[in-house]
Amino acid sequence: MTDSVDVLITADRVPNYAHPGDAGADLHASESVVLGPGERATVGTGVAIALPDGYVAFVVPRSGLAFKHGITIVNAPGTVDAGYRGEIKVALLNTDAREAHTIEVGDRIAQIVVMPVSRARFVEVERLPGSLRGEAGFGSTGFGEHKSGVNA
Ligand SMILES: O=c1ccn([C@H]2C[C@H](O)[C@@H](COP(=O)(O)OP(=O)(O)OP(=O)(O)O)O2)c(=O)[nH]1
Ligand SMILES: [Mg+2]
Repeated sequence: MTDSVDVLITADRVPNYAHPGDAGADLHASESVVLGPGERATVGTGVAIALPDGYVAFVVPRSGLAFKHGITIVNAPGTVDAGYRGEIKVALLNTDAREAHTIEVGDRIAQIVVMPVSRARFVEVERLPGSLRGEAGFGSTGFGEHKSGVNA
């Protein structure tokens, strides 16, 4: 990864990038919780950050927990605003219909991705400029193999 940015942090455990080039740094649970089938719970991480202006941190699921145990994040991706100084929390959801899942203190429950972000100036106009897609959306290109388009 070529770029880096300083993010001030207070933490029980500082999030860790597992490999060079990883986009996500793992967040650890600061409390234990049992997630029954279909249950959700808000879990602390013991982490608070001060992002520089012009940055956002997204709280996103870990693929391993999702693939192996059906654990995801209700509001994925969670948005941490640059001005937020509270503890980052993770709204975990056990999507499995049969198996409970136990989160222990220290378990890696999610990851944060820090990104630059633009603030939009919303410029009101009478009519939007035309585009090739126009108003087509919501599956307008179909669901099978897609053969038309600029890369066809
Ligand atoms: O997964 C998340 C998502 C958000 N937050 C914190 C940081 C964020 O800055 C704040 C507010 O989040 P958001 O704006 O998504 O929630 P809201 O429901 O709009 O709350 P608010 O009215 O406080 O903006 O909550 C977390 O700790 N974890
Ligand atoms: Mg908000």
